Amino acid sequence: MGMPNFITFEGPEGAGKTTAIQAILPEIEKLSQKQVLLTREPGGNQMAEAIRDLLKVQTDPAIDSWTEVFLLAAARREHVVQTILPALEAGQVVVSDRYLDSSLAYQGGGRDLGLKSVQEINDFAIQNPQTGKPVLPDLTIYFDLPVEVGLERVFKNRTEKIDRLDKEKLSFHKKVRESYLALAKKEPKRIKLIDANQPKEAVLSAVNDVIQEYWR
Ligand SMILES: Nc1ncnc2c1ncn2[C@@H]1O[C@H](COP(=O)(O)OP(=O)(O)OP(=O)(O)O)[C@@H](O)[C@H]1O
Ligand SMILES: Cc1cn([C@H]2C[C@H](O)[C@@H](COP(=O)(O)O)O2)c(=O)[nH]c1=O
Repeated sequence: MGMPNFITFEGPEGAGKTTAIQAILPEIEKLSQKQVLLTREPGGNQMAEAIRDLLKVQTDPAIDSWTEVFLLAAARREHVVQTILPALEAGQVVVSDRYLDSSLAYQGGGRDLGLKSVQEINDFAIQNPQTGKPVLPDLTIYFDLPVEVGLERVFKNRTEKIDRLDKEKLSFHKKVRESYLALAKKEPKRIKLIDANQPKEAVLSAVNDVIQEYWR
């Protein structure tokens, strides 16, 4: 297995990605012996973070689903060009809390727009301007859990940060999870599924196992 330079973490709401990333980062630094850039989507630089704020605005009527896709893809383009590629080119490891799979699962699946169309729009966002090739993660760690469990964590623990997408219907979140599971099934080499419905220590140990395997 090759050493992953671009690692993404994915999952439904409240899956515990952010908690686990913080804990595992020193181990990635140790194993890779490289500088590790921690970033997130939507976000990762000034413009993309501004788009993240925009995406939280609750409008009436609600934002059109394609507008949501385009805004996320615009944020991703900025993220790829201004943040991810320069770090990879400087020999760093990039760890991102969400990336392209989030759009496939949330917009393609959750919003019923279809994976193919959402992928096609994102093809523009993730293209390396120098090589023309797509910038794709080497390794994706997918945190799987029943959406009710994740949402309960979100609503119980961080009421001040509940956003527009957290408040979507249960059926939306279920479609997001189903799409993630389908992606993991389709790409088992890249996407490593871990059971996120366990205590934090057990989740971290599962993430650690995946990471260790890559640097063995
Ligand atoms: N394994 C776990 N068991 C119980 N609670 C957890 C676990 N992991 C994280 N939490 C708690 O659940 C909440 C959500 O965790 P976290 O922010 O890490 O998830 P996330 O996947 O980044 O969520 P989101 O994508 O919705 O921002 C936090 O309050 C966190 O402390
Ligand atoms: C990248 C991306 C994100 N989303 C959604 C998923 C979450 O609800 C928020 C991000 O915030 P969090 O702190 O990671 O929970 O945005 C999306 O719908 N599509 C995307 O491509």
